[in-house]
Amino acid sequence: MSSLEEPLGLDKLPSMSTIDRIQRFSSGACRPRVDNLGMGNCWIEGPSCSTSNSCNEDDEEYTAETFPWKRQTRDLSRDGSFSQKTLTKGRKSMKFGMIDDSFSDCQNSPKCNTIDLQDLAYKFLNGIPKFVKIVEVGPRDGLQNEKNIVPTSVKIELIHRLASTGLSVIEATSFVSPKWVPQLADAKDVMQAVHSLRGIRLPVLTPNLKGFEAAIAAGAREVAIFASASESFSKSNINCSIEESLIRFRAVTRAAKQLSIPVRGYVSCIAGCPVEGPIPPSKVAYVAKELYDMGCFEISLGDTIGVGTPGTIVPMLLAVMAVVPIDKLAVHFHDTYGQSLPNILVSLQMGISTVDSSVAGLGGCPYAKGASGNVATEDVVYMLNGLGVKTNVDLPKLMLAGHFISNHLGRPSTSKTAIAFNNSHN
Ligand SMILES: CC(C)(COP(=O)([O-])OP(=O)([O-])OC[C@H]1O[C@@H](n2cnc3c(N)ncnc32)[C@H](O)[C@@H]1OP(=O)([O-])[O-])[C@@H](O)C(=O)NCCC(=O)NCCSC(=O)C[C@@](C)(O)CC(=O)[O-]
Repeated sequence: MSSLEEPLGLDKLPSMSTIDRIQRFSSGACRPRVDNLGMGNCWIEGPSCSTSNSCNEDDEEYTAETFPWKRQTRDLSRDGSFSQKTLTKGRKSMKFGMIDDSFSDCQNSPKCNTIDLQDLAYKFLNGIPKFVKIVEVGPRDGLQNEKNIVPTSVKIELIHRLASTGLSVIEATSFVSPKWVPQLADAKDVMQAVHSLRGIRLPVLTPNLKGFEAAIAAGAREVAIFASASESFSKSNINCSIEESLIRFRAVTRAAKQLSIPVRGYVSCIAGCPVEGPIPPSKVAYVAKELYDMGCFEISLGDTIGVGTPGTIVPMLLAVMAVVPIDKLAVHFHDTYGQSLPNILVSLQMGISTVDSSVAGLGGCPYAKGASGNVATEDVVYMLNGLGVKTNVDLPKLMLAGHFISNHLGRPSTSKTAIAFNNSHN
């Protein structure tokens, strides 16, 4: 694909050799194997299926009526408080939605046919990776949009708390213009305070060489560049066109290569833009490939305003997977319409194994009016625990970190898991 204007038709998708894993979506011919891995986790495996669930090629025509979300405003709900005492009290009895409960109940019932259940479970869960890397973006994406600037010491404490949960990647801050994002003007101080944390990667956002150099001087050992699939959003977010941004980012990736600094790439507005409305998958694929070709080790696909559903995420992923290897892709969902978890699930089913999320569901982009926070890390971990997918993240510790920052911000967490746990232990 060479041009932004050249749409990648769904009719071209079945020939994509890089998306073999999509074929695991379903097959009656596959033999399931259900392994109980202990601790209530269950993993379902089997050979690749011989048939694939292809996309509906009769794509619905997108109209303004189909997308009522254009230019809508934020509506945050409020909820009760959360205490360390209740978390500690309830910790022993937490089961975190493990898949084994329903299996064992059913297996003990004469009415249940275990083989059918295994077939069904295989059909729906095959293809999901055994391990998912979570990229925690709370300290950066989460705090960049806060009305009241969060003190540097709180940001540092949050990063330390998150690091203690077992998370392996925490996006720490952004080296962007303080005029554009005053909330993160203390990037240098934050980075200097956390860069020596052991066993954890702490990428930071760098929009240009100036930001890259400042990040490296402050001790950053990994950076992220952020392009957009929407021309309008590119202009409002980083004040340049998509093509101009790619030129800047090539300069950053060249400089990073010389210092052996890994660079992550973001593509924003992968499902929709607050100004332009729906964004064609071909544009997302184009920008993702450009970032990949310039040396990004991973491309995170951001639904900046949280309007995607599995119905739009699947074709978008298919288009991107045609040009970037699937193991180099991550998904980054904002939860504006409550679609993040289904979108993550479908992404996992397609073979994605890196998921961005934000503790307590913090977040939003200052240049994407109406966008709500990222999907809450607690909710992602809860779902993955339930699926028997390993993350190495300690959910109770994570909820304490979420409680810490929510307490500081003076509002309840938007994590459903944290809310449910709080309600059931008060
Ligand atoms: C890209 C620029 C800098 C262009 O901004 P500009 O105004 O076009 O840049 P400029 O080169 O004309 O410079 C203007 C001033 O900014 C300074 N400057 C220039 N660069 C830097 C820098 N790196 N660090 C610190 N200062 C900088 C520069 O030195 C100058 O200072 P002055 O001479 O006026 O005093 C600006 O638009 C910017 O900082 N934008 C960042 C916006 C942002 O951070 N948005 C949120 C993150 S993206 C996001 O949230 C989406 C994502 C990643 O989460 C995924 C998703 O959800 O989809």
